[in-house]
Amino acid sequence: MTHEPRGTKAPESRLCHVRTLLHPTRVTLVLDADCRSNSQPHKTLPRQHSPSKKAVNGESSPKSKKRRKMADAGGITKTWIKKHIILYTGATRHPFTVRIRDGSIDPSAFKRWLAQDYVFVREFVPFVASVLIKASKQSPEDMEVVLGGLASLSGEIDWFKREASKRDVSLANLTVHNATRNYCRLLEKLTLPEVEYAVAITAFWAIEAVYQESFAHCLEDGNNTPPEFVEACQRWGSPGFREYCRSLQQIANRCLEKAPEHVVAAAETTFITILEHEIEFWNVSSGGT
Ligand SMILES: Cc1ncc(CNC=O)c(N)n1
Repeated sequence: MTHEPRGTKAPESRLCHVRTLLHPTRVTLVLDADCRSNSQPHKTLPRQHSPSKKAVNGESSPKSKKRRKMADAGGITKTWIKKHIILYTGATRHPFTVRIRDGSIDPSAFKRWLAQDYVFVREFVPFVASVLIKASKQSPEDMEVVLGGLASLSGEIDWFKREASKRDVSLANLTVHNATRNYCRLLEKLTLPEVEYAVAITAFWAIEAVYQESFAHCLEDGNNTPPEFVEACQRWGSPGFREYCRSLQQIANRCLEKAPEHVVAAAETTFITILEHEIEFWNVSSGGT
């Protein structure tokens, strides 16, 4: 999966627009009609992005036919990436990771990220566990993919501890930034049993995909990533992690194809919300506020 515009003209011109929005260290969420300003409280988001139709279960409804067509073309999630390409690019080409790639990253920004992401990943574990429970009720194949993701988090937590001690970053009594706290709160909400599997798996895919695309870019041709950051990039930018993200995306696409309209709408809203939280999270690392 690449983030590049997928052969259409529109995303290309919108990408140019993105660049004008990128500050050297922050991405400000002031966007087009599809995206709300970050000065707005979060609660305003769902309505704006939710297709307002009530649940339509009928397999033969025009909407579900349209969704099947989308799925043939690469899945609903792919259409959402295109539709929300400004936000998606803001999350996957953030100045923080772009600076890792070009070698201009401030090591203290990396340390800030490391500590905050340790907090995030600890909170991510119960979320993934909740997805595992939902997946286990759906399909043995899904369960195995999610279980693989959950299992790898144990090694990931160890990696954060090792990395922190190497870089003299204390993981005890650290200040949890607002963006981290807000993101953890979102994870907690998504952990609830009443959150539909299709929504939860879409969220899971989106969270992993942002890191995959961001760090894979740091390893792609033309990079100038300092050797001390290569290991971090490989953790999420490796071909293996890409394959795992693809599997999650396929599961999400399959669930969304079958889901009633209101669930698809909730999943799309969640996708957008995650991109926003990822951007805010990167902003904390770059800005140090
Ligand atoms: C903020 C954030 N988003 C995604 C990931 C990647 N998933 C697990 O490691 C992460 N570590 N942190």
